[in-house]
Amino acid sequence: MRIATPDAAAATAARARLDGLVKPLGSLGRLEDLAAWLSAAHGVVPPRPLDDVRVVVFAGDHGVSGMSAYPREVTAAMVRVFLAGKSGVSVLAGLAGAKVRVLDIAVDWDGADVPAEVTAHKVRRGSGAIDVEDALAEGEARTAFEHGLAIADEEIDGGADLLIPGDMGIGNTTVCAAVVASLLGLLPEDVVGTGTGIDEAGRARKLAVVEAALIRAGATKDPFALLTALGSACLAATAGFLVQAAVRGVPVLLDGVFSGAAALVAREIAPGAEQWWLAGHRSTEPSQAYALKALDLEPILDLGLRLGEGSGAVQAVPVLRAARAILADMGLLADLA
Ligand SMILES: Cc1cc2ncn([C@H]3O[C@H](COP(=O)(O)O)[C@@H](O)[C@H]3O)c2cc1C
Ligand SMILES: O=C(O)c1cccnc1
Repeated sequence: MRIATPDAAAATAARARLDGLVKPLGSLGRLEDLAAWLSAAHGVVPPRPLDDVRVVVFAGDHGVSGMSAYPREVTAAMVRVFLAGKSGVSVLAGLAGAKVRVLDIAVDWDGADVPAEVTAHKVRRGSGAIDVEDALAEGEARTAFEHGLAIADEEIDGGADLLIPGDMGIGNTTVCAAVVASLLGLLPEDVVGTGTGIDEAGRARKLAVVEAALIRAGATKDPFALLTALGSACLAATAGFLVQAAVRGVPVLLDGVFSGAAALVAREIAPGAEQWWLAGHRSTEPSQAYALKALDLEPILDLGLRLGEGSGAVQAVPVLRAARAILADMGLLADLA
């Protein structure tokens, strides 16, 4: 798996142009960093317009139960909401001119009719309860990862010039906490947050589950073994999606806690892939903060969001477009009368 190399010369040329724009040196702050980053990613100054932005929501159930403020059935119900264009990310993506695709990676439909348009990348029905069993069967982590590679290929071949991973899966913040703690050597207490809004008793249960999962899994640094023991089909597929974006040289805006955990695992599988990722926003979940710090990524927005779905990242799209616009359209200091 060969990661593409961002164009350092384009970044240097962007910096030179930014310094010559009609403004005090450095006065556009982080926008200037993003403009240089995007120039390196696109290999051209100014970077191409971000006209085709795509959110892919990886939907699936996560075996842990009672760790969320909402029941497991919400995952399947939400898939229909995404299809109807009524989810949080659907509405916010509409404002940003981004498309949303939802895929059933591991949803448990409990006998209900399954919408055929979401099943092309189905891996399994639900993932295992990580405190008592492996999340995935042998070989499944790699299968799910390969689905993620294929999903990224489909979007990129379709013309995407920016990708956003989204998530839908009740219980998935528990899995993220376990994965991030395992990879970074942290304690459950450090990484367990309140997810959808659990109370103190719920958080105590979540802490116990993460602790049991970490003990059960033992010390494993192999990313596929980790995905098998503590992850989920959705996490493995999202990791594949992130890696393939880097292989194809397409920039990614990471979203919240699920994106952060998937990105940490993806970097283990493909070191250097993180050069293609930006952090769209800061979530309130502690494991995301640890993941972003480990990846050396500074979130663009900090709005106190804790939804997931890609909802935070999609709101950073206008900021990236702004970064491009200053390079494309501002005048030069040298032309001042
Ligand atoms: C209606 C609804 C819509 C959502 N959209 C994203 N999530 C988010 O919340 C869940 C993770 O939090 P926890 O680990 O506490 O279950 C995931 O489904 C995530 O995508 C939602 C949750 C709900 C209830
Ligand atoms: O910030 C997130 O990504 C998040 C937080 C809580 C629940 N689901 C997602």
